[in-house]
Amino acid sequence: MIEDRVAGAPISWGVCEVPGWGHQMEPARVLAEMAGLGLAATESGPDGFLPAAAADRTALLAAHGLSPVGGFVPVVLHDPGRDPLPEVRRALEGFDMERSNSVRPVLVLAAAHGLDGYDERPEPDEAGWAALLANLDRIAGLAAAAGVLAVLHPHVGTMVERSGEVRRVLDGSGIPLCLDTGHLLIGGTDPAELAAREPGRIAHVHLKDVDAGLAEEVRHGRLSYTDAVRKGVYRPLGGGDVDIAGTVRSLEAAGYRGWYVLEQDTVLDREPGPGAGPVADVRACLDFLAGIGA
Ligand SMILES: O=C1C[C@@H](O)[C@H](O)[C@@H](O)C1=O
Repeated sequence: MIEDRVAGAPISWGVCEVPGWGHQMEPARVLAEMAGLGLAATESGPDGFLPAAAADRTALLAAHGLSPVGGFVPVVLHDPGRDPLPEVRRALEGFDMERSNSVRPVLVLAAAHGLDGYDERPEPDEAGWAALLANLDRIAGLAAAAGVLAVLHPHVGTMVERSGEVRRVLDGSGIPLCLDTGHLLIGGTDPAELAAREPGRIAHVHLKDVDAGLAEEVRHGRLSYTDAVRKGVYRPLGGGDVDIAGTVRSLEAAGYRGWYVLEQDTVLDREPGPGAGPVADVRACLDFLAGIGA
């Protein structure tokens, strides 16, 4: 059963690292709504959403009955003249080390391009790829020594987005992946097929459903990523075109015992009314998961 491995993420409440993304809800309401939904844990969200010090962060989460999962850390990895390790070390300081003997926190890395947002990115060259792949292995080692599990999150508008790029990471580094069902589909990878083919390389999961038509518009450059999110490219689980049930079932059958983070990126224009807004979508996701019997 996966119930005690289902976590939340602030992005499902519209809380995002991209400047100007939309209305940002306060932690008190987001965490209270997560707790009310019965979620076991949460990712930390962007810098500044939760307290920076690990002890304060854990105490705030514990006050809502939530465990820390770790969090999303976008870092420039493809620049041969830039060492990402100091930045990663700083990010690791915010992770909760006290729990590292029982539940390893997850460093969810994204291969940032260095500018804000996910609507455009440069094309990585060969020197950039060599740096990126080497840095992934260096960071995985650094994190492991600190009791943290590092995973690479293929993500729209980062240096690892398209299916050939995901393949290159799998072939050229040892780092496991965060299987994000939404970003992979937009980038041209079928997440259910990847889960079935490479279960040993999946160490963390972000679940979101996707409108395949809007995803195709983004993939072909006819719609920006931000506009697609505003138009609802991400759907509550069961409301889109991703084989979520098949993905979860095949991961479980292959022995996956990590987190399933409900992560349906959303943009809010204003504070939702009581009981309305993101909490309703996350509840629909939980109902869907309960219904698949995994
Ligand atoms: O893992 C993630 C973290 C978010 O804040 C990010 O923007 C989102 O797209 C995502 O998948």
